[in-house]
Amino acid sequence: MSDNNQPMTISEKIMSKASGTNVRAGDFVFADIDRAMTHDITGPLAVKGFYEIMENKENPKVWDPNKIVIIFDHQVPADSLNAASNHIMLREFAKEQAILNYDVYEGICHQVMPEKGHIKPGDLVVGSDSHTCAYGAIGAFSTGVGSTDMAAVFASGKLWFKVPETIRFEIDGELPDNVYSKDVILHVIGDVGADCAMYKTAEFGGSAVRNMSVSERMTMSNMAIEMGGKAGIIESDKVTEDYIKERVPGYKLDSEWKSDDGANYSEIRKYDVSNLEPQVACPHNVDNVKPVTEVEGTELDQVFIGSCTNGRYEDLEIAAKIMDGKKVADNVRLLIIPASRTEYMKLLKAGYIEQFMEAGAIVESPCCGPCMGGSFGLLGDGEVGLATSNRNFKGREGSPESFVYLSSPATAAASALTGKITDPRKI
Ligand SMILES: CC(C)[C@H](C(=O)O)[C@@H](O)C(=O)O
Ligand code: SF4
Repeated sequence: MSDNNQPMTISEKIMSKASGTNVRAGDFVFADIDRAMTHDITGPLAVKGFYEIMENKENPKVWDPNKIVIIFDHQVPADSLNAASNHIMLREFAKEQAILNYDVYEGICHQVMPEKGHIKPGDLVVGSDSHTCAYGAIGAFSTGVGSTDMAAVFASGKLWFKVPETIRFEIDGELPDNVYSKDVILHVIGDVGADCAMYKTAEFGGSAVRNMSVSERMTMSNMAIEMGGKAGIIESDKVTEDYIKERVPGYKLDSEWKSDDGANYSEIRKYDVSNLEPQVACPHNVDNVKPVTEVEGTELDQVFIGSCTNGRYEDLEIAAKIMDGKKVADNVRLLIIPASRTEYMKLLKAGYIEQFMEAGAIVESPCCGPCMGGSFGLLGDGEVGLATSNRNFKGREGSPESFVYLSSPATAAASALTGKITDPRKI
């Protein structure tokens, strides 16, 4: 609670800490950044901007090389000469500035950041990628910024913000079998629409969220931007602490980083997910969500299980268990892309990679893959794909004449077996 004993939201607490003042939603702050992440697509422009704004042209220095993380994930291994040049530029920048945290081919930025212990509850994090909101799953205020804002952060370690209002999503109930956090977040987005949380924090709580692992929570926070959210925050607890402890030995949660009772929310929305069905977002908008039973039977050309939303060990384990040694349907291509090297290794050791290969899947090394129509796995004219990623806009996975549906890994795996959208509860 603040000095003047007024209840605060998590966002207000983090913004107060980061700016050294006692602030409330609507206030403007100039805040200290705890971590800044950039990647191979947006990084080059940030670097260019950094050189442009630095007064010291001879020997420009970033504010703190230890707080900057550079990740190669969207176009890896380099899929074009342009990508190769971008990679060279970022490697040279990292070396020149002594930025040690630059990961070549470790995996997708939003997986690598929490996985490598870069994120702590109470942190203020920016990334030049819209799904940076994912780290809210561990109680950080994290948000996407443009490359020019990132240039300013490289130079000064600071950025201005308007402290956002918060919408609280109170999600209770026990999830039924074959229904997962992806179904919950798709259901919520379908309910509230793509612009419900514009410049607001979406705060997810309630018994269903408390019972989720960090991986499941990341799926929720990751998609806060798909309802317009500036951030997607989940209060930190023992689950969060244990997750970080595995990565940062000796870590102890300093404070709970939760909203106070009586905090000022712009809105509280309540859900009971005890009877939720598996959900599917239909072309061409993430908020065009239907229960799987309404779209079952839709013929597919490709199923993609991966991305920063659902490419973790837990996600692929769910898929492997549903596939249970069966073969991918003849009419469909199944692409499996683990979100990081670490997750890939865990899957390898558990025998799941072998199982996917035997089932006829194409298993690729960690990267964004076809998620945003990148390097490979694109859909052609008229083709229909089902993906576990977070966006299904026109042309997102390739041709503007293709169609992308979004679902959980369970629904995606069940559908890969039949070649059409399939209710995982029926497999
Ligand atoms: C390339 C990057 C700018 C983009 C984003 O910001 O989200 C991408 O990651 C995406 O998912 O569309
Ligand atoms: S996996 Fe997709 S959503 Fe995530 S960062 Fe990569 S392109 Fe963006």
